[in-house]
Amino acid sequence: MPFSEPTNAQATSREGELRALRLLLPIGAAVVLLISAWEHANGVVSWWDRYLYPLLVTVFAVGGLTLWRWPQYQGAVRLVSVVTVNLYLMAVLLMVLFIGDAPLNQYTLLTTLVWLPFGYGLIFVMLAARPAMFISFIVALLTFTPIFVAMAFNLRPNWGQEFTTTMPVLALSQVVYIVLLLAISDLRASFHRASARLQVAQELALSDALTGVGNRRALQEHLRAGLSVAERGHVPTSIILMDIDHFKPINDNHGHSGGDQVLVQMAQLLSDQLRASDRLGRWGGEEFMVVAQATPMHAALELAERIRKAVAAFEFAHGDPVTLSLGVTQTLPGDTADSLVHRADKALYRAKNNGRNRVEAQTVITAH
Ligand SMILES: Nc1nc2c(ncn2[C@@H]2O[C@H](COP(=O)(O)OP(=O)(O)OP(=O)(O)O)[C@@H](O)[C@H]2O)c(=O)[nH]1
Repeated sequence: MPFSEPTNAQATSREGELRALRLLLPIGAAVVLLISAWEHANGVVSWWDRYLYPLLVTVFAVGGLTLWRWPQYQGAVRLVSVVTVNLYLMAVLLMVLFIGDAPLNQYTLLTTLVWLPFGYGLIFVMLAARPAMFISFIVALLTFTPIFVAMAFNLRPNWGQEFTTTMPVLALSQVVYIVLLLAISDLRASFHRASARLQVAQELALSDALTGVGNRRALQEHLRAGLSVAERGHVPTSIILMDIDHFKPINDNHGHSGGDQVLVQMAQLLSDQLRASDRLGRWGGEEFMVVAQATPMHAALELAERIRKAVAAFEFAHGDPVTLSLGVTQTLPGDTADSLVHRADKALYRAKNNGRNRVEAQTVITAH
C-alpha cells in the first residue's frame, strides 16, 4: 500500500466531537441526577421537575448509549439533546413566570437561569458557530423577555428588590457567554483548518510527487522504525529493493512521459500486492522498496516472487512487457539502515547480473 492512507482532517475533527459527546451526555445525566437528589433532600424540588428530571436523565443516558453503540445516529442524538435541554429550560421559565399555582419562588427561577449557559454550550457543540450563536440569542431573548415583562408590569410583586436588580446583569452576562462561545468555536475551527493544512504538508513532504507512494525520506523513516521493531520484538524486518529492467529503452522508445506512466502503473501494481503493514516507497529513479515489518526472510522471498510474477504478467499501457529485478534481505543484529540497504543492493545487483526478472537474497554481511 502507499506509505499513508489519504487523511481527512474534517473526519478527525468529527471523531473528536463524537468522543466529547460520548463523555458529555453521561456526565449531563449524572449532574441532573445529583441536582435532583439534592433538591429532593432539601424539599425544594418543583412539581414539574419531579417529571422533567427523569426525562432529562433518560434523554442524556439513552443519547450517550446510542453514541457508544450506534455512532451513525450521532446527528439525531445531537438534535434531540439540544432541543430537549433548551425546550426544558424555556418551558420551566415560562412555568415559573406564568403558571398561577407554580411555586414562583426566586430560587427556582435563579437555579434555572444559572443553567442557561449549559444550554448554549450544547448548542455550540452540536451546531456550526453562526447558527449556534443565532439560536442561542433567540433562546436568551425568549427567556429574558417574559422576565422583564413581568418586572415592568409588576406581575410578580413577591420578587424582591435585590432579585430584580440582578436580572439586567444576568441578562447582560448571557451576551458575554454567547460571544465567548462564538470566539471559542471560531478558535476551534481555525485550529482544525491549521491541523488539516499541516497534515497535507506532512503528506506532501513524505510522498513521491509522480507516483503518490512514499518517497526516499518516508522509506528512511520506515527503515528506522523497522530496525527498532526488529530489535525490540526479536522478529526480523525484511526489505525488498526493486529495479525495473531495461527502463532506459522504455524512455527511449516511448518518451519520458511513457516512462513516467510505467512508473505510476508500477507503483499501483506493487501497492496491490502488499499487506496493510507493508510500506512501499520509491527509492529513486526506477527503483522501489518495500519495508515489511515483522517479516522473516522466507516470507519476504515469497512476497518478492509474487511481485515479480505479477509485474511480468501485467499489461502496461505502453504495450511492451516490463520486468523487475528484486533484492531481498532481513535485519541482522547490529544493523543500521545503511547496512540493511547495502545488503539489499548487493542482492539486487546479483539479480541483474544473473539475467534480470529474478529474485535474489542476501543474508551475509559483506564489506561496503
Ligand atoms: N521517465 C522517467 N525516467 C526516469 C526517471 N528516473 C530515472 N529515469 C530513467 O531511468 C533510466 C534508468 O536507466 P539505467 O540506470 O541505465 O537502467 P536500465 O535501463 O533500467 O537497465 P537495468 O537497470 O540495468 O536493467 C534512465 O534512462 C533514467 O533517465 C523518472 O522519474 N521518469
